[in-house]
Amino acid sequence: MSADASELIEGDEEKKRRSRSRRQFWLGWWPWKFILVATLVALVAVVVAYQQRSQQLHWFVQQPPLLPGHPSKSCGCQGLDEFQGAVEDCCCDYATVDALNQEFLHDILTKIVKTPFFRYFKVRLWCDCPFWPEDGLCQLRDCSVCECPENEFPASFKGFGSDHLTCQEGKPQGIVDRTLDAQAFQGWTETDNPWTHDDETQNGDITYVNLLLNPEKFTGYTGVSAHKIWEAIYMQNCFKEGERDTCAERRVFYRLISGLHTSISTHIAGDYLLDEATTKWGKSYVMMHERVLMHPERVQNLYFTFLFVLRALTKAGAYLSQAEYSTGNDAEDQETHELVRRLVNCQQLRTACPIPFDEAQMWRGTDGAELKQQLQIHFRNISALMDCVGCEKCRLWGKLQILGLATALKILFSVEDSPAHTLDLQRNEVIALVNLLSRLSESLELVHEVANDIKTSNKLLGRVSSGGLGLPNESKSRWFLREADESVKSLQSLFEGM
Ligand SMILES: Cc1cc2nc3c(=O)[nH]c(=O)nc-3n(C[C@H](O)[C@H](O)[C@H](O)COP(=O)(O)OP(=O)(O)OC[C@H]3O[C@@H](n4cnc5c(N)ncnc54)[C@H](O)[C@@H]3O)c2cc1C
Repeated sequence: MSADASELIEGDEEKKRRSRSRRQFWLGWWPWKFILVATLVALVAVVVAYQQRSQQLHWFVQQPPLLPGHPSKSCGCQGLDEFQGAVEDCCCDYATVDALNQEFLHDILTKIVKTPFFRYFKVRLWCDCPFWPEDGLCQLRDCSVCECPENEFPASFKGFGSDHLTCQEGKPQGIVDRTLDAQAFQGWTETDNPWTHDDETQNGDITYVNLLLNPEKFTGYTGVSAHKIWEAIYMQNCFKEGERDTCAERRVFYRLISGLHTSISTHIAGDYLLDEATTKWGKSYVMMHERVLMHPERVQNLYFTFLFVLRALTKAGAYLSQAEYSTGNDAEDQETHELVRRLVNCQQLRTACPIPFDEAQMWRGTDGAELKQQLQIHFRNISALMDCVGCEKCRLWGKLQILGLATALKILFSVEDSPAHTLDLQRNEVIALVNLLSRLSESLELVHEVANDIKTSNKLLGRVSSGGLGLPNESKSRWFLREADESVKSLQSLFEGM
């Protein structure tokens, strides 16, 4: 073989060898490269998802959307689906409400509801459900006929309330303590409220209850009976569309109820029987997360209801400033009067949020009068449904808060209907109105408190990098929700361990 030919063969072989080793190199590295790229893509996806979650979900854990003093949306605003500063359908923004509540209103309200005048509530507690008399639970006025067997209750419950476990669906935490001191209740005329089913001028079967002895909290009332009532409330024709209703008036009514529902859930979660065996009570972060925080629209409605009731209270300010708050103890009564004056004349409120809700925007359409009549009937039905609540303490707070809402509705919408155009409130209506506002104010505080606890725990547990837990949006992936649930559960055990 010539030298040229042998060089040629060697060159070919060298080429083949190189191409073989190149092929081996690529074949050997391809799976690794694929894994590397896939991992990188997954990491980017996770980071982007975390960021989106942080941006969308931590609106009140971080801070409310606007700072106090930021111009809020105009009254009658229609934006329903997102937080843009102003509480929807209202004339005040979230941050202003928070600042006012934290700095002034919550403190005054907490003091007012402890005064002798405001702590006694007159209520008809027998359960006489007008809607489903076939329901054996609540068809009799004398609830003592549905006594429950003693052995149904843990020994630790036996110290609660009265001896008669009447109409409690086996839950003695729900019994109302009727202890009363004889001083309260003087003066004030009796007038009927057109928004309620009960005739407030009738005094038959009336009980006076000390609200401080019966705080709104977890009672164990749940299941079919409770769901049936909420369902009946929401299924009232006017509320079917909920927040999406294009009719502002119907939407307002839906939001009032939903806001009240949020508040009730908040108080249940805020004072929950964590451990039956040891009767350990405290905050249930899991419940607060599941029933309230993971539904931003429920929290929005809580703000709305608060502002609506606040508007009614300030509108009736002159009347309430002059009213009598006498219970027989001059010093205490004077203090009550002073607190009421401070509340209704709160200068900070007047400056920051002069008209929390603009009632003048309501009933303006051609069918306004008819719509108002319809909604009044629906609201009366809701008030009648309170007689179907199968737990005495829940019935007490249900009745009080619905009367509170009915009083707000009367102040805002019914005064001009009366011949003399004057406001005439009964004492029980004022007690209900102020106690309702206090409940709502407390709920706003609780929601922030729990959200902040969750944020702190996230930091402690190092679970979420920047945004905190915040409000998981229902449209977010299950992965996020599971992550959030784990955070909340860890938080629960962290606090329980303290
Ligand atoms: C008038 C009344 C007063 C009560 N008071 C007490 C009490 O003091 N203590 C106590 O322990 N229990 C009380 N309950 C029972 C309590 O409200 C719940 O019904 C119960 O704890 C079961 O809760 P849940 O999570 O199954 O859903 P529920 O709170 O019963 O809600 C039923 C359905 O309504 C919808 N929903 C829930 N919240 C909202 C909202 N904010 N806006 C719109 N829709 C909503 C959801 O679809 C939910 O599945 C009361 C019930 C009623 C009707």
